[in-house]
Amino acid sequence: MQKLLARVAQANTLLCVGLDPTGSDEDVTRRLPQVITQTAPYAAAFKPNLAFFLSRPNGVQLLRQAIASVPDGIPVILDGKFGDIANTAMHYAQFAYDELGADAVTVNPYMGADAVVPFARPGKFVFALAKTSNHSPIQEALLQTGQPVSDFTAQLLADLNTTHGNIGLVAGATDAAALGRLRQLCPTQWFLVPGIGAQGGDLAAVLAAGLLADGGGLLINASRSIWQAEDASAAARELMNEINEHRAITA
Ligand SMILES: O=C(O)c1cc(=O)[nH]c(=O)n1[C@@H]1O[C@H](COP(=O)(O)O)[C@@H](O)[C@H]1O
Repeated sequence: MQKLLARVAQANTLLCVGLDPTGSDEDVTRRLPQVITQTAPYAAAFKPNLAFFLSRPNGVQLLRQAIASVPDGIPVILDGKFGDIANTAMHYAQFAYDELGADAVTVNPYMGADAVVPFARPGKFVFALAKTSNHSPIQEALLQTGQPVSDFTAQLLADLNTTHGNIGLVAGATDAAALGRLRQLCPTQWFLVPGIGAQGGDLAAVLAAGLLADGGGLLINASRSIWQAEDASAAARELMNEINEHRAITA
């Protein structure tokens, strides 16, 4: 979190550059370091999605190199949506942190705190799925209390953060009202917000619903809309600027 806060302040950006590389193995090997270099000035963080690497020969090696090539000071969130518990989760954590050098991970908290805590190592950070950008009948189901499961999850994550201090939430940009409810339940935690760009999330509504009073608290992710842009640098810069314009209005 310290690394993220320092980066956000230094580069004045909330943009998370998603790395979901598509194309031939040759293209990706060539283009990945270029996209990282071109977008780094605008990146508060990078978020490589593990699936896009595991699906290639030498994908783990490619991912390791990509993470190593991220400039110092920019945090890397390994998007693995890890979901297992206890000692198995610990092995995933070793993979993400020790093998690859990631600063943070995404985690699926469906199995409960046991699926989250092994990743909450001191000096590292966990973004746990609370309300994802797709339509999920499970997350939207109402408990007997009338509370949606996503809100219940957010409350659990707020409690876990009270103990551990390094737990944030994933809240999709496609449902700004739900994101606003999560902000009420988790008034200080950072949210990773995917769903802007290719998935059509409403940036202005998301920022209005989720920004903290200090203009932080949200990491706005875009993957395809940057990777597939003819000029990745311009796509990242424009989105960063758009976010900052709304930040200026909202703050
Ligand atoms: O955890 C995530 O990053 C994530 C959560 C979610 O609810 N929705 C979601 O799209 N994501 C990821 O965010 C990225 C979105 O990519 P684009 O839609 O191309 O910007 C992908 O890597 C998704 O796996």
